[in-house]
Amino acid sequence: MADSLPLPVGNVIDLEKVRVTFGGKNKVTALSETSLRISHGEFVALVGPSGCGKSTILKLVAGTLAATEGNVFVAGREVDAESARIGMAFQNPTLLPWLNVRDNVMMPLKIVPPFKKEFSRKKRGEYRDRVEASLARVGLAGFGDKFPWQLSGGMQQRASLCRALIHDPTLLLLDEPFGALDQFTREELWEIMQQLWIEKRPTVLLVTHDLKEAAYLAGRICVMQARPGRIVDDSEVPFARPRTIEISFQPEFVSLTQRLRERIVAARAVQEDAT
Ligand SMILES: Nc1ncnc2c1ncn2[C@@H]1O[C@H](COP(=O)(O)OP(=O)(O)OP(=O)(O)O)[C@@H](O)[C@H]1O
Repeated sequence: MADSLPLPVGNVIDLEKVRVTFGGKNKVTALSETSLRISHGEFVALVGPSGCGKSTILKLVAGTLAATEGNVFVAGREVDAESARIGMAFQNPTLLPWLNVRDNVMMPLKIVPPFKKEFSRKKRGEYRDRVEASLARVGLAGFGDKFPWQLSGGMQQRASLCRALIHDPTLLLLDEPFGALDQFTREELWEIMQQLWIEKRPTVLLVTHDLKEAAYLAGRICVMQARPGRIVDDSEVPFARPRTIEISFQPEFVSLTQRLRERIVAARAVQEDAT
């Protein structure tokens, strides 16, 4: 099912020998000689010890940080704010407290082309229906009039996912969006995320510390190492979709997460030796 949607050929993300350094005298090399290609419709997870450069990669792709050396292409163009339609979700739901849930979710339709030019005309009709359908899709039917502070953390995160996807982004950047949730809410949202990905097939780049999450959601997992930050392992996740929580108890799944864990433990050891 997931493979049946026709997808454009080519890469959505193409990092070519990228280097990022911060600071003056006490320079930190956040990323060194990093190359990463992600094609249309892929779901890639970045994992690795703290400080290895995962968020730096997300910022490069989002266009909020410039590479010190190397090239960053998004959707075939050198990265800039207009180069691709991007959706983002973070560990903190970042909903605007003065707007109700409906208006929060509708925000990208107000500011992102081509939706924004018809916003005034469609905000009470087509766009509103689109938001209501999206809220219903994540179990928030009837919550559009509530304000963020009237929702639980898990409900706010569901609304954030709706906001990240409402404008059908080509590229979805997720920075630990399920990290602050309890295990059961997290697993429920993995299931929703997987279904949304199967239905719409955005290209997804997910940063996570949770190896089970990476192996459940991603088709490819890149392990990073710090000092300097780089990708040291890039492997396919072989499990068929749709995946269920039950597969996470199967020996192949457990051995994959164990192998990733060992890779990260080794990466941390190298990191500690370098300090
Ligand atoms: N603005 C900045 N100025 C100086 N150093 C920075 C800056 N941003 C990041 N760094 C450094 O770059 C390195 C990579 O940081 P980054 O946030 O990408 O790591 P990360 O893998 O996302 O970490 P975590 O898992 O803890 O979120 C770290 O050593 C960090 O201290």
